[in-house]
Amino acid sequence: MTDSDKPTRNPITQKAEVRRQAAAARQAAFEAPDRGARVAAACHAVTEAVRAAGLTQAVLSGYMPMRSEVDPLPAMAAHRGPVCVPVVQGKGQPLAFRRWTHDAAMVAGAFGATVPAAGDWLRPRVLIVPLLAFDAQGYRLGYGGGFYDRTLGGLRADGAVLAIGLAFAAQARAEVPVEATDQPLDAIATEDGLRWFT
Ligand SMILES: Nc1nc2c(c(=O)[nH]1)N(C=O)[C@@H](CNc1ccc(C(=O)N[C@@H](CCC(=O)O)C(=O)O)cc1)CN2
Ligand SMILES: Nc1ncnc2c1ncn2[C@@H]1O[C@H](COP(=O)(O)OP(=O)(O)OP(=O)(O)O)[C@@H](O)[C@H]1O
Repeated sequence: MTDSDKPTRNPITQKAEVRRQAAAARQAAFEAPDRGARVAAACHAVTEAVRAAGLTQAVLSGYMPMRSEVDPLPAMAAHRGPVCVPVVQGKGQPLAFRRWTHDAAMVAGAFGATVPAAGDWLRPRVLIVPLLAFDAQGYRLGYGGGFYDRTLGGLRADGAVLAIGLAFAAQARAEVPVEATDQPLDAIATEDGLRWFT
């Protein structure tokens, strides 16, 4: 390895570059025609995963979309069990999850997210996970807070959870840089359908 290779072999340095490329690829997918149909198909794949896992009545976490994320609302609305969304408690902390309903009062939370103004704190059994990029092994890249890694690590240490990434197909990459703390997805839902990782 030459000295000039070293910085790019550091996964944290690589992630910053992949994040820039992935944000542009997702934005292009978001702006392309037929977004509505692609979002509907991706959300349908989430619902299919929940049904296949026998978790139709379980607590499901969605999210309030930001930037060019796939809007998970159709999957949240279709769910028969309780639905919650993530709330940032602080830097370096796992996410908390607050009950969400269609008519819940929402307020601006930390890191640009919209969160419920009130409501019960729930432990999700199924999580719809937002992302910038995902790879063939089920690893994902988010905005760099490490929030989902900490959260999934904590939840998995405590019991089973099903983590379903929701993305446009254009967000796929052969590989994303991986650190020891990265928590892989169990499945990915896109407009091309559902894919389980083994
Ligand atoms: N819709 C949605 N809600 C979510 C998440 C998410 O990814 N999507 N989160 C998932 O964690 C949490 C919010 N996490 C966030 C973490 C960082 C940034 C952010 O703006 N980061 C800067 C880079 C900061 C840096 O490099 O230090 C950026 O992207 O410009 C935004 C949200 C909770 N709610
Ligand atoms: N469980 C953990 N314990 C301690 N540090 C962690 C943990 N998970 C992640 N981190 C740290 O947080 C940093 C950011 O994580 P990473 O780049 O994976 O975020 P991300 O997956 O893009 O963001 P997010 O999960 O919020 O969408 C990592 O460099 C890592 O050092």
